[in-house]
Amino acid sequence: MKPKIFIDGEHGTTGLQIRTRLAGRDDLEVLSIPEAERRNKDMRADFLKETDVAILCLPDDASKEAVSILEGHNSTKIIDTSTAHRVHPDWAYGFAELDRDQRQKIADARLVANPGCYPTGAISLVRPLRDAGILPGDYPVTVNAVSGYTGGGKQMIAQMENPDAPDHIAANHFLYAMPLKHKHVPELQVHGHLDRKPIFSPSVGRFAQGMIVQVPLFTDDLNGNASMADIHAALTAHYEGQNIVQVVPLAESVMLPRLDPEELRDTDIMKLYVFGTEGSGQVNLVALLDNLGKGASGAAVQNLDLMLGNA
Ligand SMILES: NC(=O)C1=CN([C@@H]2O[C@H](COP(=O)(O)OP(=O)(O)OC[C@H]3O[C@@H](n4cnc5c(N)ncnc54)[C@H](OP(=O)(O)O)[C@@H]3O)[C@@H](O)[C@H]2O)C=CC1
Ligand SMILES: CC(=O)N[C@@H](CCC(=O)OP(=O)(O)O)C(=O)O
Repeated sequence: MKPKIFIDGEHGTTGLQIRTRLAGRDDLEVLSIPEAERRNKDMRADFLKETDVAILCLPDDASKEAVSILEGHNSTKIIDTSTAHRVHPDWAYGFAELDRDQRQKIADARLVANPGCYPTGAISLVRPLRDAGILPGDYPVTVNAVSGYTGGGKQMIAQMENPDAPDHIAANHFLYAMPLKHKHVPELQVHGHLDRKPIFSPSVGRFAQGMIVQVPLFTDDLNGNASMADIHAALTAHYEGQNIVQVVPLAESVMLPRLDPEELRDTDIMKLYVFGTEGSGQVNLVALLDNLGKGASGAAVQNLDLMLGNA
């Protein structure tokens, strides 16, 4: 029998993209709730209990509600794309490339928390350097980022695209989360293995999908005064043997006049760059991804395949 998949929130931004990715799959049976019934709790409960894997593409509160509906119903595995369970000890963190063991942890888990889009980029840069002993635990990490506006879901898409919306946003690029209390900070700190709370400053640009996440570092403050080449080598070693996270060769990144956040639009890969000038004492680590690809829906499908034993 084919495993049954139910995407709770399938008519939203992340859910739709997961549905598209699963559309051509004949090894799965995708259960679908009519759009008009998407908030019908009884109908959702029936689907949630009937399915083998539920992928929650809902706001945090609705995700928690779905999890409570499934309490004691252990035959349904859950992938939650919301922020609700990303630092919860009972949930496996759904970033398969986090370390050597994470892929297996996801494969064995019933409860998997899909990472946030920004943390996917930032953690992919800092965690290998923590594990390699290059980045001290108490380093004051800062993360600066720009996202495509689909990152804000249906509401932000309407604000950016519809000039008649009462809360229309006319800006081409804007900063937000200025109080430095963004919901991704705990996840960044816990899974980045950082002793200090990182400073996280996100922004949004007038493009639908794509993301640049930057982590600048002073190399004099790293263990052993690690060079650009050392940092690049540590990242390359960490991501060896898989093809979703790609570390761009130094010789290639040094030639780039600019970086386009939309470059990986509609793909599920992520590219990592080490920018700077060897010997200058500074590097800028950069992750490039599609916020809806490796940043959300692509990662959810990757986790689904691991949980079904397909990968
Ligand atoms: N967009 C992105 O790039 C990323 C999103 N995520 C996470 O994914 C989750 C979904 O986000 P996104 O797809 O962007 O959001 P959207 O607002 O685009 O979609 C959310 C969907 O959930 C539905 N919904 C809301 N409340 C309920 C409820 N109580 N019961 C049932 N359905 C409900 C909405 O219905 P309605 O149309 O009626 O509002 C909508 O269809 C969020 O937790 C977000 O943080 C994670 C990484 C990246
Ligand atoms: C542009 C934008 O608004 N981005 C969202 C983050 C993306 C998202 O909602 O997802 P997760 O928290 O589940 O990763 C935000 O900053 O809240």
